[in-house]
Amino acid sequence: MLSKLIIKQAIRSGASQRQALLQRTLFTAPKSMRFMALNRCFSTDNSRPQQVEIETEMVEQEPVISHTEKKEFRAETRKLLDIVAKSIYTDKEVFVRELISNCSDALEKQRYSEIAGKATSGNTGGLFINITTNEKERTLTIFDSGIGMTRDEVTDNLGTIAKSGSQEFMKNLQGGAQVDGQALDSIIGQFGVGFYSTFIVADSVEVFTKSGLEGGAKGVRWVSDGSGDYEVSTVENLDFERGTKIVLKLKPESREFSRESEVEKIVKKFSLFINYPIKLNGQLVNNLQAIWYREKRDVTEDEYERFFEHLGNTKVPYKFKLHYSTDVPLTIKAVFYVPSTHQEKMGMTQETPNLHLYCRKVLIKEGATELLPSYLRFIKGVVDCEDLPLNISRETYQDSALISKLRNVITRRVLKMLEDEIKRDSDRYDNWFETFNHFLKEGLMMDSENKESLLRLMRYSATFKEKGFISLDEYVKKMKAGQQKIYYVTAQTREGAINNPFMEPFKNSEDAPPVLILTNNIDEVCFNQIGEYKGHKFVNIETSYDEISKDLGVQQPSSTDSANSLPEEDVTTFSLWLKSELGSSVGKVSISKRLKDQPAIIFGQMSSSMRMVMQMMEQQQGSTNPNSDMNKNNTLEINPKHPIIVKLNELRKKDPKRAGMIAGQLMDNVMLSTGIPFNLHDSVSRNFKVMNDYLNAVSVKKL
Ligand SMILES: Nc1ncnc2c1ncn2[C@@H]1O[C@H](COP(=O)(O)OP(=O)(O)OP(=O)(O)O)[C@@H](O)[C@H]1O
Repeated sequence: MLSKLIIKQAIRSGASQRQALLQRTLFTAPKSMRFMALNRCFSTDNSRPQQVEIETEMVEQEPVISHTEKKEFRAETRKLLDIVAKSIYTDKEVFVRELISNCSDALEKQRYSEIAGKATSGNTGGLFINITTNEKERTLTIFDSGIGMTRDEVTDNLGTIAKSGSQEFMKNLQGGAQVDGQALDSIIGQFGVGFYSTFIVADSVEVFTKSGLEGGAKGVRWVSDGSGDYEVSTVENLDFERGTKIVLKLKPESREFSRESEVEKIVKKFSLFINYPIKLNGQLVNNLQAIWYREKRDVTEDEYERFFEHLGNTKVPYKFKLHYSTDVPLTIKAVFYVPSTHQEKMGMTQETPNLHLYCRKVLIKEGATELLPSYLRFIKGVVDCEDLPLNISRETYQDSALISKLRNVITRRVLKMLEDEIKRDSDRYDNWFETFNHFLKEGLMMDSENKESLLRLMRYSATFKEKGFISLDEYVKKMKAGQQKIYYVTAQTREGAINNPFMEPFKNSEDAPPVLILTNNIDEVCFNQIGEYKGHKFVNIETSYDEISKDLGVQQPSSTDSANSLPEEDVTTFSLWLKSELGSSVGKVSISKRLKDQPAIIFGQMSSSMRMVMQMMEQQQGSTNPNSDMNKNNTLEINPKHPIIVKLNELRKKDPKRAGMIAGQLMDNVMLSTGIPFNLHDSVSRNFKVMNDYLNAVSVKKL
């Protein structure tokens, strides 16, 4: 079974059939091949016979096979050990993880055997792991009071590369009764190679062990320098009653592993959540529990908080959490936290992913970016996947399709958690949204698969709610009978939005459609990309009258007094004159059907906020005249009943030069009130001229 798995995994990871077979042979060699195998298979001679073209008549013949012999592969043990010890793992430090995992398995087997009545607890002082470092001697010793090994087991398990006693233990259990329902879940070892990682750092490895199952069995000593053979002997007077003690004489270049601080760091990194107490030179190292392995109801709030503190390295409490477990498509046990603040808020560096991948409580990958899309990088927590298709080094996994399934499941679940929080306490959610909205908006732009749930998480200001946010569903509920579109206005502040000249028709009537107020440019970018919500198109109110007229209903002009209106016969001439005065900044002048108090509005293909975004981008790219193309197709919509327009038309006839100056100033003011970027320098000097002119006119009159 294992061999088939290895072949499949090897082929999936890009190995050729031959290489795959080679790997299979490496890891499933029969017992008799202990410490030897595969010498020939490692031959680097890939040369093939040269092809010679010979003209010959092909006659089909049955091949004649004779002298068949069945042989076992041979391997050079030293090379094999070298490969196992040095090529599988990328980091030296993983040997600590491997040894602790073995201790944990041995303790777990002992626990199981005690519950099953196959062993007694004895006088060992409980189930624990003790690590001692000795810098002077350059040694690292690791002891566990677990099940230990008999002499035969030592030869079987430590004398056979790729033989996992732990897997065998699991297999035997599967047929038998399950005790406590947990023993099967907690065994870590599966490949039968981890132990040999000790030879990456050690010149010699000495194992003392005594089985807990064979009452009174003698102790066993196993020793090897990893060069191809080992010694086994019987020992008496061991200083422990049951368990296994492994002493590593470290290589000079690996002396750092005899330093307490270094070992502590590694234990905390990989093995902090191992079930059993780990003491390092007498001090307890792992005082946190793998709460994700426990039932929700058994975990106290204090434990959740402590775990979050550990993950986030912060005292700022988290906002929401989700304790989650499922068996489909993979067995996942997870705890997710949503923090209440983030670093990006202060314009500091990007949040670093803080979601860690574990397999049976052993760390596989810190900050595993593949588990969630990057817009959810603020999520902290742990995902433990028992049946993760790990590769042999436990540093990564094999099946990318499965990982992407896992990512989809987790993403959906995290988004659902946020939705649940809205149902639980919408004000609390809104408060959180204010700080974290840009992450979700980033998601809206990137994650089309989860667009619907992201849209449900969005919050906006709206004209019908003075304070606080509304959801898009709330907007839809407030829509007027027959209203087709969702209207929005963009501005820096709510006040700015309400005073936007385009708001005029939306403010003058009770029956006018509600308007969403967007104070963040990214919102409009999102709306442009999404296009609609529940069949209602998003429309910026800075648009032509035709686009909004249906939903606005019949608008009553403020005055019907034609004496105060632009004369019918002047409309065309005035419009043409205005257009020529304003030059390239206006493409068309039209007469407004919607304005009452404002003299004019301006709109184009791009809204004011999009122009701002474009201007910023162009400036960043070094453009010296960023607005050059954006104004070409602007429409200036003038209010024919506004006194400024009426009087400007009169002035045009008497004093076209002065009228031209006022027209320029009118245009600047219209751009300013809508928030459209314009040439401030030209505008200010024109403004001074107008002021000067006005002051002259006033003083002449007075005189
Ligand atoms: N401290 C220990 N106590 C008891 N048995 C042990 C101990 N360490 C190792 N063994 C035995 O030796 C076997 C081989 O260990 P090794 O670390 O090479 O592989 P593994 O743990 O089975 O698998 P993996 O390579 O996935 O870690 C184990 O399966 C176990 O039976």
